[in-house]
Amino acid sequence: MAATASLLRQNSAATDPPSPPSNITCVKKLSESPNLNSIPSNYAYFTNPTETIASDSDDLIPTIDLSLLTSDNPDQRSKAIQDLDKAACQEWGFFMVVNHGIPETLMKAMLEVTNEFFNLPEEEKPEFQPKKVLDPIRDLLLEYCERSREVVRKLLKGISESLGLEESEMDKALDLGSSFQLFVANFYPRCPNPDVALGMPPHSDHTLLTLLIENEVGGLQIQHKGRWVNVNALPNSILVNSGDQLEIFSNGKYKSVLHRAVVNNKKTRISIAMANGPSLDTVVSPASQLVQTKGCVASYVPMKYKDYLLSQQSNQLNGKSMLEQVQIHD
Ligand SMILES: O=C(O)CCC(=O)C(=O)O
Ligand SMILES: [Fe+2]
Repeated sequence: MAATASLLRQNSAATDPPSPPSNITCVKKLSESPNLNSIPSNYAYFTNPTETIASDSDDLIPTIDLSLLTSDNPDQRSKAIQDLDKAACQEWGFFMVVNHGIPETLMKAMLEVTNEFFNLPEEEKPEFQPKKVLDPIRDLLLEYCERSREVVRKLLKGISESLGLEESEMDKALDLGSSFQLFVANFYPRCPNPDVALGMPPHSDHTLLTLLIENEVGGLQIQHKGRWVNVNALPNSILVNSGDQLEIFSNGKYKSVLHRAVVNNKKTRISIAMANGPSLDTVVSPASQLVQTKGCVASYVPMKYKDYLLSQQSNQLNGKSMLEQVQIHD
């Protein structure tokens, strides 16, 4: 059986736990307070002054056509696997998926339902809000979860091959028949000082792959060759980033990508991140075939995914700090 849980975040711009004025219980309320011309100082996020500023992705970000990856035509399929390997997983750790088969109407409905949830009166939210990260998600979202899972399994079959393994190897080694999904809905209200605030600090995900959709308002930035790159998603595409479990399984060949969310002063942004991991009980380690070759050693210590997830979720998001705990440095 597959497992799914949900997490609903009203994202603040703070790097430390915020302590807003006592009558303000969430950042959405704060953003709605009358005459808010600047953010309280505890929400300010100061970026490293030496950091290279973001550039626009234009059409640089790799696009994977899922219909080619699953095509019966061997040439088309092997070209798609090559693109997954080089551009998508090695160079970027990030890509857009088109022709993914998830109906546009379903993606739109998901974003609408999420918007409705965040706009509920505060006192009505607890009824829908999961108490803990592992609580089961409501039935309403199951179709989207199922469809995303299918997309992820197809991508991971391709990635298994791009690592030089059998198509089904990842599925078996990581028990993907019982894979864990975490549905994360993010709400970023308009912010009067977008230059000194962040919606979500730089982090990598605990996942194998995370699928992300948004309400046509950009804000995701990924780190590429030392620079922050703005992601401009193609209409109806799904954004995919590689996570820590993929980095571990591939023994560092496919690095998890650092990403963050910026805010703006014009429109509220909603994003839905579907985090996809192995089964919770899988002890994830570098694929044995990748470390058996002469001269290759495992660069990560094995860890049960459930322990990794809980540990990462119980701390503030902070770069790749969780991954560093399992990394073996020579
Ligand atoms: O909202 C976004 O664009 C990023 C969300 C994200 O990185 C996450 O939920 O892990
Ligand atoms: Fe993330």
